[in-house]
Amino acid sequence: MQGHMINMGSPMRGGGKNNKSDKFELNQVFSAFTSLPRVLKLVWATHPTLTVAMGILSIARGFMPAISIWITKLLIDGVVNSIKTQDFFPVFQLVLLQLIIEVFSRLLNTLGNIVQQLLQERVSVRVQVLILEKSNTLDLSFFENPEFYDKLRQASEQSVFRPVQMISQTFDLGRTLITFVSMIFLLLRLEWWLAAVALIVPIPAFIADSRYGWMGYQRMRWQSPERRQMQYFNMVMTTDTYNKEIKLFNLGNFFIDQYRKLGYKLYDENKALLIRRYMTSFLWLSLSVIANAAIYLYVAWQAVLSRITLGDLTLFTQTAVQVSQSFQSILSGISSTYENNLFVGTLFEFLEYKPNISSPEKPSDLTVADTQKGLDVEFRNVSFTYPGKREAVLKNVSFKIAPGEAVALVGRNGAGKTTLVKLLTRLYDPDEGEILMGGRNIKEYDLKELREQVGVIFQDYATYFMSARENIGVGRLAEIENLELVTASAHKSGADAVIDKLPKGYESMLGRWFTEGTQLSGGEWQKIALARAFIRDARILVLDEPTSSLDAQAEYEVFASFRELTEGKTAIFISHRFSTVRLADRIFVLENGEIIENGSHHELIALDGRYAELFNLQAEAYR
Ligand SMILES: Nc1ncnc2c1ncn2[C@@H]1O[C@H](COP(=O)(O)OP(=O)(O)OP(=O)(O)O)[C@@H](O)[C@H]1O
Repeated sequence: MQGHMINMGSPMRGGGKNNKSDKFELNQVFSAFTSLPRVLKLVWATHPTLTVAMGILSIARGFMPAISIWITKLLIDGVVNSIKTQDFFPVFQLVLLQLIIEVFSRLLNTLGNIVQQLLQERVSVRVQVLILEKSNTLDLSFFENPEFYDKLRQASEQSVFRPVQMISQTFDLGRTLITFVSMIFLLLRLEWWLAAVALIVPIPAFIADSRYGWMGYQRMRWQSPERRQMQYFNMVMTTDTYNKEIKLFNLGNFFIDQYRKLGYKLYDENKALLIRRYMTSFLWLSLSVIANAAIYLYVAWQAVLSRITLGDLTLFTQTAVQVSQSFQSILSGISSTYENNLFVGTLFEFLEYKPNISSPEKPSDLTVADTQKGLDVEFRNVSFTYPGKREAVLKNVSFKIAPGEAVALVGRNGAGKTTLVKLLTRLYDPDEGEILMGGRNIKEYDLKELREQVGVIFQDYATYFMSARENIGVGRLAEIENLELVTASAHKSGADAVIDKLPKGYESMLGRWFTEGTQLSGGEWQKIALARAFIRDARILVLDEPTSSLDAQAEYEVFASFRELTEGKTAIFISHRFSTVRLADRIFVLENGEIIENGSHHELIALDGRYAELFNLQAEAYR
């Protein structure tokens, strides 16, 4: 009954201790049902039949205790009667009936459990999918924000089982209510005040329980950052990519220690609350046990005085216990619904996030004639500062790139080269100025269409633990089964030589996580990622340090056929290697968020500015 634990194992969001609902008030409990219509809608939409089945089973189960107690009363009176008449048949009939009712009642419970489990599984998948779908619409900046992460975690870990719990608890509430009312009717046959006592006794326990439920929830919100940190340490300790360094730097115990410290800290914080909650609940429960004993005494006395039959005695005592139990279940049901409501509220809050960057209502058409292989790009006075940062990464940047032109971006680490690409693909929007593509502001285009026109491989490109074919094919989903095209793209990036050596060729699983997976080297992964960019049917190709992991020979081979690779596409590439950079038609030198030089390799060498300086520095190293 008092079954909701203070959850000690799940990360919550750091809502801050100054939340506006920081103080517990009892009337908040009655707002416990505010999420109910939405939750019901969610569960209903997931599986109407199971939802109805759960409701019907709950109602049927509600009547069972009263029926069972009534038959017990009849049985005992029957036995007393049989002693007088020496006719055992009526008793036999009643025992048989009791048996049937008992089996039926167990059957209802079993079916109820089955239905709830099935519904639970379905709803949890649905909720996860809803969360994933929402995440899919939100822009990159959300994923770089710790508070968002907290909420995402909380939504995906807690809210998955809470909705069904909430619904089943509501149905349980209905069931108990039916039991309760039928019991009160039985009890009223003897004394009205017995019913009243049974009603009043559980109230204090209810108030205490709701208060602790609320405190547990608040605590989890505060502890969320620590919990996420623990999860992070856990991930670091158990993920292959970290394992090498952890072993060689002997970091294992260091991270375990960090984890342990946080775990113990949370344990200490929760211990007192946990003990208080259950001890308080125990004390209040004892009160109802005492009240029941008193009722028992009174009714027994009535039986001794022969005012009621032996069957009535059993009926009244059992009913008294049932009334107080079911009332208690109703109240604790409300308080746990309240707790679930708080958690489910986070899910709905999460689902209400609106992306900052989205497609316009009436997007302009970006379809380009098949014959046109490249697209023009223009930055007009673009300035950008990352959220939460003070200094601008890009300051009033303007440039034009003609269709089919190949441009290289050079500059020091942190100069803003990758940021420029992020703006071009609308992972972020500029604070000032505008970016044009095909003569229009990119904000006028449908996001999906815009991104289809740009093939980007970032420095921290993704390594999908899927087959080699799929790793390349995801660059152009419609052609993922087209092995010919996949092979051709692999050939362009030099990935074909890597894949040919794999046990199952293009169908070989990559990465170490799944059965028969092969881990590739950094350079080999990069060739696969490059092939993914080449397969894309995009008019602008952006390669952010595309060859940083390739050996000199491989890089030479990729860039020897550079023109063939870009095939008249507009190409933007970022590189720190001047052997690569000099292949570009034009080179932009970025420094302190501005383009300080702009021209071909020869022009910039002749200019003898920053580019020439950087170039000579690198050339020097090879002399
Ligand atoms: N998501 C982010 N939030 C806040 N600041 C960021 C974010 N990403 C990058 N920055 C900051 O913006 C600046 C420019 O980063 P950017 O990645 O564009 O540099 P880059 O020129 O590509 O560098 P590199 O040559 O090292 O790849 C850096 O100072 C970096 O710290």
